[in-house]
Amino acid sequence: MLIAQLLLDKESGTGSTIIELPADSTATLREDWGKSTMAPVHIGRAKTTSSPIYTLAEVAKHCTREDAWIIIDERVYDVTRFVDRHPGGVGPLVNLAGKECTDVFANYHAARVYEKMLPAFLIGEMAPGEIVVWPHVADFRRVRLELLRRGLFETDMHFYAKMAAWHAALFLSSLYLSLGCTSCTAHMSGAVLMGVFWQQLAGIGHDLGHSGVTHDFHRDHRIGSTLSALMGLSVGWWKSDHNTHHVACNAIEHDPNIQHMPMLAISPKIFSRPKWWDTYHRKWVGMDDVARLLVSYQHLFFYPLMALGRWNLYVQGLIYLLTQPDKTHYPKTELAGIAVFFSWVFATAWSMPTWAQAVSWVMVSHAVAGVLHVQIVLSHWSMHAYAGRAYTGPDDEWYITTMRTTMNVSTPKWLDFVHIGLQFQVEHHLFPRLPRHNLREARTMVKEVVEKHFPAGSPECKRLFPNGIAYHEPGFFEGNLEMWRTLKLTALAARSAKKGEHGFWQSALWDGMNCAG
Ligand code: HEM
Repeated sequence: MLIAQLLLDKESGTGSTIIELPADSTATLREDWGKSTMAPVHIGRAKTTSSPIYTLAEVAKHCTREDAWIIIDERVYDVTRFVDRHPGGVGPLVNLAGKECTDVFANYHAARVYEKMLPAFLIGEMAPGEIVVWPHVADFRRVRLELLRRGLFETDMHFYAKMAAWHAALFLSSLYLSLGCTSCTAHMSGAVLMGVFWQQLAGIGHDLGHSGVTHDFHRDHRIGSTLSALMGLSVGWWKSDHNTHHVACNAIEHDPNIQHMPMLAISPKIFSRPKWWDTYHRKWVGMDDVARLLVSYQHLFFYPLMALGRWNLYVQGLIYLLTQPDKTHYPKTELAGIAVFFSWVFATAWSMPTWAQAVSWVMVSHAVAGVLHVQIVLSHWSMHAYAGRAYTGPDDEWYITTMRTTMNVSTPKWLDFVHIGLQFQVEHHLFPRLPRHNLREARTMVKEVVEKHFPAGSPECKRLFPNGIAYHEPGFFEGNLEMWRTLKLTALAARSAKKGEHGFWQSALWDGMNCAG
């Protein structure tokens, strides 16, 4: 239906901007500052007979930080000298080095990046016939074009005006109950509201972190960094960690969002080898007695641990800002914001009449905000995890890898605000710059393409996807149960795991306890 609509019904659409699809293959629709714009597919040197021609195998040899080539729209770019300057961090580029990147690049970058930056790195063309566009990839690309045609990358600022009012109401009510009232019940209610405020604010931070609000990398970053005064988190740290997570989702050695040894492991594959090199944190990881003990009981302490998860984010953010291991923007703003945050949080706690209430206020607010951590990991932890790198062929190209490693959470529309956009994780991973309020509309289109190419229970679907389901969308509680079962199975496997050489003593946890970095 969608395909027919794309081909026949060019006038339909629900966004404010309806644009004609390009008539020829030399032009396409791209997004710039959130607006849909027609752009040439290729910018820079025209194809000539003397232009160097490469094969996939040749490009694949240039797959490291020191030697990084990528393929976009059948052209080859040597981005080695750009890796350390990349605004999206080192992780995304290194994880895609040596690969075909047309789709991932299209979904993370505005038209202006194609026009103003990419041509400087062009070194050649792909040999004819090397790049195959598989049928499902062609349909996913049509979905992107349709989103652009409907103008859905454009942010509806009314949505964020309402969000601002909602957040202000939460924050001020919390302060009123915590500071302006005298009863313990009022103080604890204030703590709960503060936790809800932080959980909700993380949704705004997430949108800004993906440049999905104003669609201006620096403006969104500056707003996010300033908000650190209200949330205490570093957007710069988050962007570095999260961008890497997006492009290397559930990759054991590369995705920081599943690297929680010695506390947690989401798959026995994580400790099936004595040790492995964690490319994000740049350290060896493996099993030792401490890790084996902790992981063996992870299903029992997972939820209580999530209630404390926010403290870990503070520590990670501070270590990141002080050591700046990746391309970092606005560190001074964030450090100042974090200082302001801790000042008002502890001043509020200090104002409580007793120590017990002060400690309870801090713990309750942080525990409530801990729901966020469950929401974050829910979309990936029970899905496929893999060793090595993806994007090597038709079975693990960009779209299939995203569907295998990511799931949605089914929820009625009126509860969308609770899930802060994380319930449409599949669409968000496919189209990270799409504003949160348009993800539900994208979901309809994505589901249609998935059901067309990978119908549930079909042999192809069973071969490629866990449990034979390509588009996984359980409810919140069902999803939690699946995740908890995954943690439990992994815990049981850990009890018989062989001891390796690296674990607790090389872990970020041990470093943190020793204030390393
Ligand atoms: C295929 C490899 C690449 C991947 C996976 C990738 C991924 C990303 C990601 C995840 C972001 C963060 C977006 C955000 O924080 O809003 C980003 C930003 C950015 N990237 Fe890349 N990138 C790649 C290659 C490149 C190349 C080759 C260039 C330039 C020639 C480039 C230029 C930029 C710029 C300018 C931004 C800032 C966002 C903006 O101004 O729109 N990237 N990239």
